[in-house]
Amino acid sequence: MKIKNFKNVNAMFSQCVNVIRETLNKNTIISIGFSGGKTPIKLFKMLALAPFHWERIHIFLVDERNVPLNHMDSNYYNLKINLLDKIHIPKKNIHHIYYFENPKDSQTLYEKNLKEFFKKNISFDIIFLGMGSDGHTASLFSKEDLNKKEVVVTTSSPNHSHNRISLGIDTINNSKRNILLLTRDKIPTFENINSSNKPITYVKHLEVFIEL
Ligand SMILES: O=C1O[C@H](COP(=O)(O)O)[C@@H](O)[C@H](O)[C@H]1O
Repeated sequence: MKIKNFKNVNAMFSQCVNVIRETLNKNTIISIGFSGGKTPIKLFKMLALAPFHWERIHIFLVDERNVPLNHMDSNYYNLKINLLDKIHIPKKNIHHIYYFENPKDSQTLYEKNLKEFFKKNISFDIIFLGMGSDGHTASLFSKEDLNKKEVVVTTSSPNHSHNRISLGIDTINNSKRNILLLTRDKIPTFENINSSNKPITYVKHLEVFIEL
């Protein structure tokens, strides 16, 4: 695990913008998976101002809540209003998780879309992960979720709202870079992480960006 400390969220998210820029410098087309929740919202706002060739960037979601796409809790909705609506990006570059009443249908379609895009090897260039204060990451909450072998999984937790659709742990671990974004409030959870077997500890080659 590599850890990088930042004096504030602006510095942390500026580094994320740099990481994307560097990845673009080395590749014609890149794939990025964004997590949901509150943490990445400021990053989305910063990215909305970045002078990228967005037609070279394919955007995916790491996880989604099983709610309509215009629901305030939808991860796609937050990505859309804070980033997608503000940039010029071809529609075909946006790979969100579709809403169906039955989350299994969302899972099937997302898995199909991932396989169509990546072909045999589903390997994101960058995944930006978050972590809940209970140590979950993406929408992987339990040991049972971590044992699921599918590319995309459906999950739920008594402590979290909505059924979920999430990249499976093997899909996350096959990413070229997994960057965990931790705001200051998550430091206490993170400090105890090594002695726990919380979902975040199952992510391989993790780079941790921490707001100190
Ligand atoms: O439910 C979720 O929680 C985590 C953390 O969310 P945050 O609001 O504390 O940033 C998030 O990374 C995950 O993608 C999300 O759906």
